[in-house]
Amino acid sequence: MPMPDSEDIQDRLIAAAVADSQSVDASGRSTRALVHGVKIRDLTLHTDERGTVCEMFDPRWAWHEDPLVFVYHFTIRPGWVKGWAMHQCHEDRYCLLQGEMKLVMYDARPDSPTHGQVNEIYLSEQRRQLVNVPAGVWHADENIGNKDLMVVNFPTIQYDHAAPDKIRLPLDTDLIPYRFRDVKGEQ
Ligand SMILES: Cc1cn([C@H]2C[C@H](O)[C@@H](COP(=O)(O)OP(=O)(O)O[C@H]3O[C@@H](C)C(=O)[C@@H](O)[C@H]3O)O2)c(=O)[nH]c1=O
Repeated sequence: MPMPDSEDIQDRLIAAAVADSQSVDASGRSTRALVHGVKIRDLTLHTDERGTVCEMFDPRWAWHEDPLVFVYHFTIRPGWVKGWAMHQCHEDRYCLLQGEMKLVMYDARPDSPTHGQVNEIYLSEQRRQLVNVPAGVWHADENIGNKDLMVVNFPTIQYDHAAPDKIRLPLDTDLIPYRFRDVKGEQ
């Protein structure tokens, strides 16, 4: 017969514990609420004995209404964060090719149904996806892996070298309710 206090300990542990809530549906799609306008699309990696093929963007997918007009890639070194950044006139459209990234978005758009919301979106070479960052949404990209991460970005406008559509805030700004820990970034 177990001692009454051993049952009491288990009861107290269960009472103090937090139950898991749903995070994905049966198809593996995230059920978390996304910042308004963010769309994530899984990509297919075709593999055979010679190597791989992965389609990255096809207007026929109807994933994003804007055409392909400009492409570049950027990297982030391990332990670094790029951001906070915000584009007032265009969207970013990311496809991560290498590494692991935490993409943090903060929606301060006054008329957004998700005004005030923060999203942490994890992108990995283990599950290639497209994700867009709507115009007006603050974002910062953290390399959470142990090698350079590489992202191909298909912004919805061409880069204006004379007047880039980009404004920045220091990573430790108090104006955004999010803190990165133990990282290097733009101060
Ligand atoms: C984005 C971009 C930058 N550049 C030049 C400008 C500058 O001299 C150098 C580095 O630019 P940046 O400091 O803007 O690069 P970076 O901070 O890596 O920019 C990227 O950051 C991540 C977080 C994003 O969200 C992207 O939209 C993009 O802004 O590259 C181009 O020539 N063409 C481009 O399309």
